[in-house]
Formats: sequence, C-alpha cells, structure tokens
Amino acid sequence: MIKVIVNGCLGKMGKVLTKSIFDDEAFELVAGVSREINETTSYNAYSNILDINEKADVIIDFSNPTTLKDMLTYSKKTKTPLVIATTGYTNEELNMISEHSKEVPVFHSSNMSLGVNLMLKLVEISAKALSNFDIEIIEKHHNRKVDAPSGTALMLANEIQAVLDNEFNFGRHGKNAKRKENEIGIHAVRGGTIVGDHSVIFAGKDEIVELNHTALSKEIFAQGSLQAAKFIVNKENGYYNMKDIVSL
Ligand SMILES: NC(=O)C1=CN([C@@H]2O[C@H](COP(=O)(O)OP(=O)(O)OC[C@H]3O[C@@H](n4cnc5c(N)ncnc54)[C@H](OP(=O)(O)O)[C@@H]3O)[C@@H](O)[C@H]2O)C=CC1
Ligand SMILES: O=C(O)C1=N[C@H](C(=O)O)C[C@H](O)C1
Repeated sequence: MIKVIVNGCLGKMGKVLTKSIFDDEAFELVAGVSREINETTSYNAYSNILDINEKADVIIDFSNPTTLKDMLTYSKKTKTPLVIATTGYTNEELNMISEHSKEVPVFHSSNMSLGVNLMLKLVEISAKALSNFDIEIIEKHHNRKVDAPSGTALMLANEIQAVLDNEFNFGRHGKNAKRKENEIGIHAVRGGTIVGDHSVIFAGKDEIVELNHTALSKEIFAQGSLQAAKFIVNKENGYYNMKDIVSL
C-alpha cells in the first residue's frame, strides 16, 4: 500500500483526490495539508506540512505556489518523493523544484490527464509541419481559477517554442495590436464550472488545423496523479513528467 500525504487536501482538487485515495486499496491517505483546517476530516489534517508526524511514501500536491518552500523543506528532511500538480509558479520557483529533484525524486506536470500529454506530442508534430501558420492558444477554466494563463497552456506554448522559437503574446488589446508574424497568442477565458479546455489553433492561408482537449471531470487529474505516485515511489532522484509514463 502506498502511503500518501495530500498537500491542498481541502481544495477542489484535494477533495476529489482524497476520495479517489479512499476508493483505491493500493493507496492509504496518512495526512492532508490545507491552509485552514475549517472542517472535520476522517484523516489527520494539518495547516502546515512541517507539523506532520506521519511518514509517507509520496506527497501529492494540488495547492498553491505559496506552499512550495515548506513542502520542499519537508520533502528534503524526510526524503519523501513529490508529485507536483500545482500551477502558477515563477521561474525562480520552477528552478527550486528542478534543484530539489537532485536530492529527491520529483514528478512535475501542469496537467495530469492522459489526453493533454498526447496533445503535447501532436502539437510538436504540427508545429514542425505547419511552421509558417499562425499559432494561437485558447484555454478555458472555471471562475475560481487563480492563475492565468493555465499551466497547461504554458506547457503547450513551451512545446511549440522549442520547435519554432516564437515569442509569447499574452492577450491582445489596444489600437496597435496587430499580430506579429512570429508570435504565439495565449488567451485565457474564465467562467462557471468549466473543468479545463485547451485549444491550439494553427491558422494558414485558407485552412485551419485545431487541436483540442476538453476535461469533463477533475477525476482524470486525480487518477493521473495517482498513476504518477505509483511511478515515482521507487525511482532514483531526478525530474520526471508525463512523458516518462505515457508511451507514444
Ligand atoms: N496538474 C494538474 O493536472 C492540475 C493542476 N491543478 C492545479 O492545482 C492547484 C489547486 O487547484 P484547486 O484545487 O482547483 O484550487 P483550490 O483553490 O480549490 O485549492 C487550493 C488548495 O491550496 C491551499 N492553499 C494554501 N495556500 C494557499 C493560498 N495562498 N492561496 C490559495 N490556496 C492556498 C488551499 O487551502 P484552503 O482550502 O485552506 O484555502 C487549498 O487546500 C492549482 O494550482 C491548479 O491549477 C488543478 C487541476 C489539475
Ligand atoms: O486550475 C485548474 O482547474 C486546472 N489547472 C491546470 C492548469 O493550470 O493547466 C490543469 C487543468 O486544466 C485544470
């Protein structure tokens, strides 16, 4: 049985994930962490990860970048592998994660779904094949989402940039907002309870190719993170992502 700490346990994703853990006999929830413990839980819940006494095999994190430092401190002290799903990190924080992976195994992905990870490959192929097309990314999420653009939109944009070296344009406005030839437009839509929707549009002369992924439940992200947890528990120190799990 894999013993799990859930960081962000009372958040939207944390609640879905803790239920998935209870429903799966391969996992045991040993503790949860949320900023404010304002409800009774059937497991040990803490407001700071550094207060946890239980020993776990893995930490799964769906929280907020503000929890990163303490989470890394705890993970380093206890040598507990990390599955990081939180988005919205600065470059400095991303570097901290990457440095941490030299001492503890880290699995990091801004999207734990199988479909988006296939989409990353399709985007790479399309960027190579349609290099003279205009490329725009549109992401749509629920009205409670904190960060914009989404971590997934940035992953998709980075995949394209690795092929074409484009600049990013985070939303156009104003009198002189004409599209530059070599840019990727990245646009964030927020509304209602949209779980997560990502489109990459390749627009050429008289033709359009559009790649789209629509998440229909948060469950897919929870299941993906559990798959990642199974993968990482016995790995060497290092930085892993969905490409290490999904065979393409
Ligand atoms: N990689 C992936 O596949 C996916 C990643 N995500 C990412 O996971 C993260 C959590 O998403 P979601 O569950 O919807 O978010 P919620 O806002 O519902 O939950 C956030 C959790 O983090 C805690 N928290 C700690 N510090 C802060 C802070 N300063 N501000 C806000 N929350 C804080 C919250 O505690 P409290 O409840 O006490 O406020 C809560 O437990 C986001 O970064 C999101 O983008 C989401 C879905 C899929
Ligand atoms: O906050 C969310 O909900 C989601 N966040 C991730 C992101 O920022 O890409 C993944 C998913 O789209 C849901």
